[in-house]
Amino acid sequence: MEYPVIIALDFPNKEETRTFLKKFSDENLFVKVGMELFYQEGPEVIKEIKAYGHKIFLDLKLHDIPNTVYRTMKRLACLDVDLVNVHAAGGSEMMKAAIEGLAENSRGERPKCIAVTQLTSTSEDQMRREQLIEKRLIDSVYHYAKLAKDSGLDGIVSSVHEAKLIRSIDEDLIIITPGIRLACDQDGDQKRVADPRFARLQGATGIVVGRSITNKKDPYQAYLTVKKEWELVES
Ligand SMILES: O=c1ccn([C@@H]2O[C@H](COP(=O)(O)O)[C@@H](O)[C@H]2O)c(=O)[nH]1
Repeated sequence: MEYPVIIALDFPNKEETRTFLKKFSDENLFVKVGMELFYQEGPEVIKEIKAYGHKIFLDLKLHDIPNTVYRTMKRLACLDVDLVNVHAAGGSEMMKAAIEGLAENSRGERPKCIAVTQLTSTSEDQMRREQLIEKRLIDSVYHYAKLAKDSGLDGIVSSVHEAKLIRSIDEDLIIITPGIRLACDQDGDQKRVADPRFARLQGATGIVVGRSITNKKDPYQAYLTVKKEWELVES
């Protein structure tokens, strides 16, 4: 499966989502549905987006006891999305349970499952103060990435800045990197950011882009700009 530019549909409801997607009439997109939209609209919005022919990353970042994650993944498997995720901090038992739940209930090929390492909104200083991890942030990300891979997950969510090191764990790991900004954009709450071109150079499999597209006057044009930057680099 191709994981190119994944657009984060961070909208409050299906009406705004529909209006946004209409601007991309003939494009086959890879979109990300996060907590905001899913908690408002539920599985119906997934059905609707699938009917438009788009691929879906359902970004609910599960982090709970193994039994709850197993049971929840059984439900998510029925939605027939392409990609789901968990927090690696939930531990290896939880990650194995996630894969088990997905595998048991998927109709065809099970959705790929990737693990969030350290959120791209986390700085090294914050990680040390608030999580009491006395390591470099890149070591923490590497540790979580290795744990996820050893637990049978298909890939990792990290910032672009850790992608190259994660790639050294396994050539085939899916590495999805949010925290993407164009030169003209503000970082906002994101702490570890990079542009699409650098993401490609660092070996990311795909990039997640939200506000750099969704907040623009012409989102379609912004999408084409991001895509061009991403595709200009030979992988
Ligand atoms: O570490 C992470 C994991 C997930 N995200 C999600 O990606 C988008 C990014 O949005 P922008 O507007 O491009 O900043 C958003 O939906 C996050 O929930 C992340 O940013 N970092």
